Amino acid sequence: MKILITGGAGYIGSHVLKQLLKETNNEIIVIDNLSTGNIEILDKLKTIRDFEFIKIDLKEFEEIENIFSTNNISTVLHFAASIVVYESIKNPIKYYLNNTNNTTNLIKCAAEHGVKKFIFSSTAAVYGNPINISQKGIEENLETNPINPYGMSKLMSEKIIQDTARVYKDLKYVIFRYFNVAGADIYYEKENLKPQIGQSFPEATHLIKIASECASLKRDVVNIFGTDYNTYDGTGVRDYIHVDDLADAHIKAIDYLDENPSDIFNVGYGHGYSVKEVLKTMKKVSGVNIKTVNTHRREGDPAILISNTKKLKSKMKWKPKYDNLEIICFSSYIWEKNLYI
Ligand SMILES: NC(=O)c1ccc[n+]([C@@H]2O[C@H](COP(=O)([O-])OP(=O)(O)OC[C@H]3O[C@@H](n4cnc5c(N)ncnc54)[C@H](O)[C@@H]3O)[C@@H](O)[C@H]2O)c1
Ligand SMILES: O=c1ccn([C@@H]2O[C@H](COP(=O)(O)OP(=O)(O)O[C@H]3O[C@H](CO)[C@@H](O)[C@H](O)[C@H]3O)[C@@H](O)[C@H]2O)c(=O)[nH]1
Repeated sequence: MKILITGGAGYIGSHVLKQLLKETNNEIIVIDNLSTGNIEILDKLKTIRDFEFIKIDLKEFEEIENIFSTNNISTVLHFAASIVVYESIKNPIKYYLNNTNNTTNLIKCAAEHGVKKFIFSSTAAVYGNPINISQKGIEENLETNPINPYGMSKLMSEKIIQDTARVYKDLKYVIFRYFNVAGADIYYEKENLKPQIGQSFPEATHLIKIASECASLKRDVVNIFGTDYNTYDGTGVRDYIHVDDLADAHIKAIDYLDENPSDIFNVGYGHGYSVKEVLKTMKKVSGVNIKTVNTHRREGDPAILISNTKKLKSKMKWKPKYDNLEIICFSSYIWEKNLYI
């Protein structure tokens, strides 16, 4: 029985792939169109053990179907997507096609070819801009109300997966709503942190990636998008989770579905940091002064997103190891500093 990973050459998919290669014996097929993914990362991971890589776009429905009919796929981990919130506002059709349409075809193939487990990368963006969240953070049963096409494209995908699984009784799903994923592979060589993989797409827009580029002297300034939010220092607050802890939740989800029903889980740490706190931490761990420019809010950005992850911890026995902003920033910085040098 094989595991199919879509978007396995991307940032999160490659970290999950690494853990699967190290911790399981399953045969793995990675599919990716390399639009933001990195083939060199796949080559590195092949040194752990071999897996099949097929360069293909998910929109090639017939060829995707053919992959299912010629392989005995039991589990699908679906990461491939377009992921930039503000781009989704400018180009919503790209997001509905790449995220919602392609997920619809993928779940159709999975259901019709007897796939048992479907693990889907959703997002905190499905919650929109929740204003009345308690100190407990956002729980999974909070009303969903996306405020941008990216969040809506993922919420629609969630519904399509749920509706399909209602009909195809053998197909179970885990929907993970990730909060802000950051950091790079925790891998120590002679006691020095030396990530083997990390976020390598040069046009990435994430705050910690951009701050790492600045600390690595590849970029001059970090723009702070909005200083007038209703938060303790006026800047946006997010729940940053280390990518290896997120990857671990995926490994747990595969076994979880053997004995448990389909479900939706938040993945975060349950506390948030402001943009200013992130930049201060990056400065501390890198020792580099990071220049900032205060600018206007970025369209589509909510003020605060903080998870409640009690459900994931209690049901899947998930225990995060890197719940520490300094570790997240340092691993991201070390990766960035050594990237393409
Ligand atoms: N990074 C975050 O903070 C975050 C937060 C919430 C949810 N997510 C979700 O996690 C998933 C992975 O995100 P990421 O940060 O690794 O992004 P990424 O851009 O690094 O990875 C996406 C991968 O999918 C591939 N891909 C995209 N469209 C494709 C298509 N049509 N056919 C084949 N391959 C395609 C890309 O080449 C890339 O390798 C996405 O579904 C994203 O929505 C990410
Ligand atoms: O150069 C920058 C980049 C970001 N920010 C701010 O930093 C925070 C985090 O932004 P970013 O790292 O771009 O992440 P989000 O826009 O929160 O979106 C990420 O996190 C979401 C889940 O919370 C996912 O759904 C998305 O895919 C993922 O890109 C926000 O307040 C931004 O306004 C800046 O001030 N300057």
